[in-house]
Amino acid sequence: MSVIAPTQITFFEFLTPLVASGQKTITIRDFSESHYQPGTQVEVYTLESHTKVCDIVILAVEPLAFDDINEFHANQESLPLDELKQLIQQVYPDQQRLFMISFALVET
Ligand SMILES: CC(=O)Nc1ccn([C@H]2C[C@H](O)[C@@H](CO)O2)c(=O)n1
Repeated sequence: MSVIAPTQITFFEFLTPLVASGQKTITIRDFSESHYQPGTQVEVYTLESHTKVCDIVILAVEPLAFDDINEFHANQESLPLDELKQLIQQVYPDQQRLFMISFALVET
């Protein structure tokens, strides 16, 4: 069964300045949020107030086990590694099977 590629993504509001400035270039999501299609343009909204922040282009979607998250991912997320892993555990408790979505900011 094919899934229609989403055209929107949400981030916690406190993370959106990192996305809009181009400092954050990946996000780690579970299977339900992994259906982004490389090459597509996606609108970024805040999770809390659904305010439009910017546009990004999806570069890649790759499987990533929780235990394999390391300093590389923390750098790309623009977050300290312990903070990133804690956040992911809060959002996706007990989920090993995750996906790394790489993206680039669309400059306006
Ligand atoms: C629904 C929704 O907005 N969910 C999420 C899930 C994750 N994030 C952030 C937290 C970390 O920086 C990375 C890794 O998951 O993505 C988020 O902002 N919103």
